[in-house]
Amino acid sequence: MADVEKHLLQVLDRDGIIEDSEAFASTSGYDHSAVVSSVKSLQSYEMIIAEEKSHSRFVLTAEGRDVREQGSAEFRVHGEVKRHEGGISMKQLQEVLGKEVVKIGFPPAKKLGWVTMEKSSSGEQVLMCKAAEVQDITQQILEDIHNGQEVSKADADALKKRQQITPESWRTYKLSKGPKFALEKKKPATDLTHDMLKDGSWKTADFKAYNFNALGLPTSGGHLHPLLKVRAQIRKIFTNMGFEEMPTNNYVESSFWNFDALFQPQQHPARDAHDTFFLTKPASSRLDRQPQDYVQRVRSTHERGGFGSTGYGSHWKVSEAEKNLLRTHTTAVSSRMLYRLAKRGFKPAKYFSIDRVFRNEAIDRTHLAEFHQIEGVVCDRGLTLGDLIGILQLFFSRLGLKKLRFKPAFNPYTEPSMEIFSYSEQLKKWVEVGNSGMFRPEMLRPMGLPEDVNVIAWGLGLERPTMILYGIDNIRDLFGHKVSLSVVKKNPICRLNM
Ligand SMILES: N[C@@H](Cc1ccccc1)C(=O)O
Repeated sequence: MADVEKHLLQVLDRDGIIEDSEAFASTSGYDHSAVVSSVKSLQSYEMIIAEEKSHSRFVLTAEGRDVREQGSAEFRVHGEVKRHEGGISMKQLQEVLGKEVVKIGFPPAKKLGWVTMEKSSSGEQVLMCKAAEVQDITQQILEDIHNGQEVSKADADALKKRQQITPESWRTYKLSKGPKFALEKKKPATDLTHDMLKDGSWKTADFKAYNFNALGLPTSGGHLHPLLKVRAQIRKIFTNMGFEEMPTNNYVESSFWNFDALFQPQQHPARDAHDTFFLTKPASSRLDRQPQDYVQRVRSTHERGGFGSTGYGSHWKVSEAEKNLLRTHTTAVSSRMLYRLAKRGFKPAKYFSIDRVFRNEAIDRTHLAEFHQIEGVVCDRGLTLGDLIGILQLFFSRLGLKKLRFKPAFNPYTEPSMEIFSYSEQLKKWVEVGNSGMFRPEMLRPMGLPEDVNVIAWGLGLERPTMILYGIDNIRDLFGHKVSLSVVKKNPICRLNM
């Protein structure tokens, strides 16, 4: 390679020009591809100027080479028939030349009047020769193409159709001296060094231009998972709105705090093992360790009602409330917090949480058995549904979801309840993003919260908005044991679409 480069520079120095890189390669005994790579390199150093020339020509295919060597099929059919003065049967001809050659060659040989089918003296159908001397035009044209001679378009088209030739294109270069021409390549400096500053050589040094399009090396660690980024963003929104984070560090809950405290009936289908992961060890927690007066008020509200409610009218079982489970929603954390708030003496409060919940669900591209919930709770005197809608509008618009719609819904612990829909600009449709409502008196009064205190709350998944924001269409790529590492490594540092 170095030889090619040196030689090329010497010839340019002597002649000032190299008309054609391919001719230069063949007279000097180099591979043209080696000359081309030297040309590219010298060009990038501005040492030479290369003018590109495109060429195209036809080359023989394997079949074309075969015909050039052995003659065309019709020529071979004629040759063989000619050797048999009394004629040759089709079968015999096929045995000598092969079925394929006869199949291709017989029709044109007949059409050209070289051979015919006749009855022999013995009454058999045979092929007879009709032309003493014939010329194999096809073979001659292929020979011309092989020797680099021009052929007519009609001939070339016919051979192309018969797949005996195929077009080939390539490039050569006309070369002349560039602005930085020299007999030897001088590597430009990439960095200003201490030595260059000391000896003054920086004044005349040639510096390599910066490549501003070069990408940095991908880093192997330190990537933030998209869920962590969205969580950080949501945490900031809540904090800016004056919310305080709830302690969510207990994945295991008793049914009491997950369901009963929320006035969810003990016969509710969500309390079935098909929907909830119950623990086998330890299977239960002792309810007598919980505040007894509160437990009694929960029991009587379930059984007999109160605060304008008739209750569920059935026996409330301690054993059901004692069952341990993996919390099915972060509202279990909210119920503990609200009880604590009532106990300490009510003061207006705003709480939020973002953490993991568990449901016994079949896993598919939109469902996981373990995922994250975002929950917001506001407690104050005299709150109304208008406050709930207003706060939700503010919260979701800060998240980038500006168009909201609400649909009446049902939750055992809220009344009224509303599903929250947001218009997704990406999907061009309304998407359910959460659930909300005002906690029922049957939940709040037994805790000891004053009668004029209302609590509004909402919950949403963390995964779904993250998938929309990062264009991920399979939840399993985002979270769980099949998480896609490239999703983690390649997600943008910041998003500009909010
Ligand atoms: N806990 C509900 C969400 C919710 C929270 C608070 C109030 C109303 C609804 C769920 O899991 O879907």
